[in-house]
Amino acid sequence: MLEVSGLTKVFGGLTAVKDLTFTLQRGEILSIIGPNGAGKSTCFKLISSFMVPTSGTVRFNGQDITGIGPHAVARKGIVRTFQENTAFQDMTVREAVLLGYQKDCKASLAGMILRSPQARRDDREAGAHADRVLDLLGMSSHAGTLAAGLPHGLLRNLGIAVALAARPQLILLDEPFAGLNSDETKRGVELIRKIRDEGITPILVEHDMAAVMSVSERIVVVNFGSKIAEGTPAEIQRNDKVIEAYLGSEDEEIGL
Ligand SMILES: Nc1ncnc2c1ncn2[C@@H]1O[C@H](COP(=O)(O)OP(=O)(O)OP(=O)(O)O)[C@@H](O)[C@H]1O
Repeated sequence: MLEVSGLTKVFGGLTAVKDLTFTLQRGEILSIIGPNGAGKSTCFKLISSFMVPTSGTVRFNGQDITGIGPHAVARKGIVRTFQENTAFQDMTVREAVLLGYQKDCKASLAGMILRSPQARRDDREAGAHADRVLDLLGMSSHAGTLAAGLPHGLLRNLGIAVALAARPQLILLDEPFAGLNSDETKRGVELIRKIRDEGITPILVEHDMAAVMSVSERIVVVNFGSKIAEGTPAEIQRNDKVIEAYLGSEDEEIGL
């Protein structure tokens, strides 16, 4: 479903992503890993069109989507989550999730203001969808809670819920386990499998190696912007280039 080909991003004298090529099949769980500064976040920004690449292409469902902009990419069915969720602080959990759904409303602006039957149908659909998403994330009991009052792990889940509300085909998860304790991480791994089972394909950028090895079906390893390895978790764990890249880095060990 996704083909990244020769993707390159240069910032001044620094090549953050260099000739990166990989593909993703619908329904597989792929992680992109690498030491700090390897170019993972930049890669996500290029796929989700928050940045335009210096060269290379991103194709989604056979269409070239390189640099078309984040809103256009979201309409095509790709959404990303952010490491920090500060955007929804003043809303309840359910309100924030409803916001993610808005792009699908069919009523006209006048219809929304005058509460036309179509606008009321939209509201009912949005509400039902928001409730399904909250149920999937195990957050139904927090629907009325203010986002600002959520503990860190649930705030992270809310970011995922808002992204899922847009009904994407592909979700880019930026460090979904950062700052979570081991129980929360275990639940996070289960959640990613559930998301995949719902027909939404996840890609992760993540530093928590134990979680990456447990959840991923395939892993792409980058170092200094270039892909140095690709394979199953077992293949990656015994790959010499990967072990070398992680030795002496501040990251957690690769899990050997
Ligand atoms: N907007 C920018 N302008 C200049 N340099 C940048 C910019 N964004 C990223 N970089 C540089 O590009 C390189 C790759 O950064 P990136 O954030 O993609 O790495 P990363 O693998 O996600 O790192 P981390 O794991 O620490 O989040 C780094 O050297 C970073 O300093």
